[in-house]
Amino acid sequence: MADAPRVARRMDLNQNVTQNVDRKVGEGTSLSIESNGSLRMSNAGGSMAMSLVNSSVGSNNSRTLILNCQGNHAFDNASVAASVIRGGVSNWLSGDALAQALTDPQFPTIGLGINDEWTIDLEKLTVGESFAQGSFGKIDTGTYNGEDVAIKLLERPEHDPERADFMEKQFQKEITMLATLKHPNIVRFIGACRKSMVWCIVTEYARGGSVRQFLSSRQNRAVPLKLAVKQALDVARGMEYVHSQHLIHRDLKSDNLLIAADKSIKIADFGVARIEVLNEEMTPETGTYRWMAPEMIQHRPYTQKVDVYSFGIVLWELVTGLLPFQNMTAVQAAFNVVNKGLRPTIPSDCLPVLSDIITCCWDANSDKRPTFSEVVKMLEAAETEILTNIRKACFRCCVHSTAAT
Ligand SMILES: Nc1ncnc2c1ncn2[C@@H]1O[C@H](COP(=O)(O)OP(=O)(O)OP(=O)(O)O)[C@@H](O)[C@H]1O
Repeated sequence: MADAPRVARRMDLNQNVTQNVDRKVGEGTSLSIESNGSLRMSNAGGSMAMSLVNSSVGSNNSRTLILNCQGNHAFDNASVAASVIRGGVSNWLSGDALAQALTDPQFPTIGLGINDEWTIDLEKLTVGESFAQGSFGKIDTGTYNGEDVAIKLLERPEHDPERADFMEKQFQKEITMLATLKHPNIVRFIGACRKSMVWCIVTEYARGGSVRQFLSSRQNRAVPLKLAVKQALDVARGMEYVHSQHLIHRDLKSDNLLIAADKSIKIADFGVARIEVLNEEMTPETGTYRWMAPEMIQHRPYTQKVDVYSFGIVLWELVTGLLPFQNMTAVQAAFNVVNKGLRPTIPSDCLPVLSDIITCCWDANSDKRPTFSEVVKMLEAAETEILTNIRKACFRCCVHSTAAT
């Protein structure tokens, strides 16, 4: 892949420019604010470094930014235009052709390596309609052995070995994680399949869609408290289990929380999860800024506590029904989280026990954030308090109506 030309541009870091940069890179691209105040964005195919000449990001003055793009810039490369890129998908094959390539017996199945026992029997699989788009491919409904399933289809970018290699690693990682994790609040892995042109991951189908879709459909109305706490408890229990396996999810957000037919929450998208390595500086090649802990945005060493931070944002979403930092672009949100300690506003009528959990989960100091085991206990106490209040309110209501008759 030929290197894109070096580009140096000078621009004002006012709101419009930040929005342009944000739109250009998209939420799927990773960003880090370095300790010297510079901003680094990268995706699977390249990176872009920006230095803040005047790094007083908090000031109202218009600031000057030098944008310095270098490396194998995915957006400038013709072969990438025809393949799947993180943050947007442009398929080499049409959706139908991809599904056909998967099920056509003339294309042989290649083993899954260490996860070979998870290879699905393609004769038991039927592929239905596409219903969602992920960063690396599309998601179809289908059935496997008669059970409703979600099929994540990934196309191997034929003419881009570097990208194919990257995607292959992500694919292997996701199936290894999914095969390891067995918990009622983790999306159930059914199997996977690898062919030369197409890969697929089959999981149970969560028919309620994602929590983000659920919140959007409620048009920004808060989730009833009892349900919000029940959903939060499901997530916290699932994450307690993920952490007990020494894993970090790294992209916990409402889009990755699915609602099953029985209304329970299933944590999904382990494509960027990884094994916890204590005290290692981990690269922030993942995550979504609105939910991302400051240490991860800043490319500092991080631990499992980044998931606790993201959980704090998710709990806030459930309590308010809103998208975090909705009047800001993702990049603006990241700047403000890091440089101004900004967090979403907790409504004044929020139950104190819940606002306490939210605030300690998104503490800037990761050591002060609770573990998920502690979060589960706090939420159980909140659930008891809410149920007691509901019972008391019902009792008062009954007494009043009896007295009135
Ligand atoms: N098993 C499932 N059941 C129902 N919906 C699903 C399932 N898996 C994924 N989805 C839907 O597809 C969307 C994208 O899936 P997923 O997050 O796995 O893809 P991705 O490529 O990893 O995307 P991203 O990295 O942007 O989160 C989810 O937000 C959800 O709405």
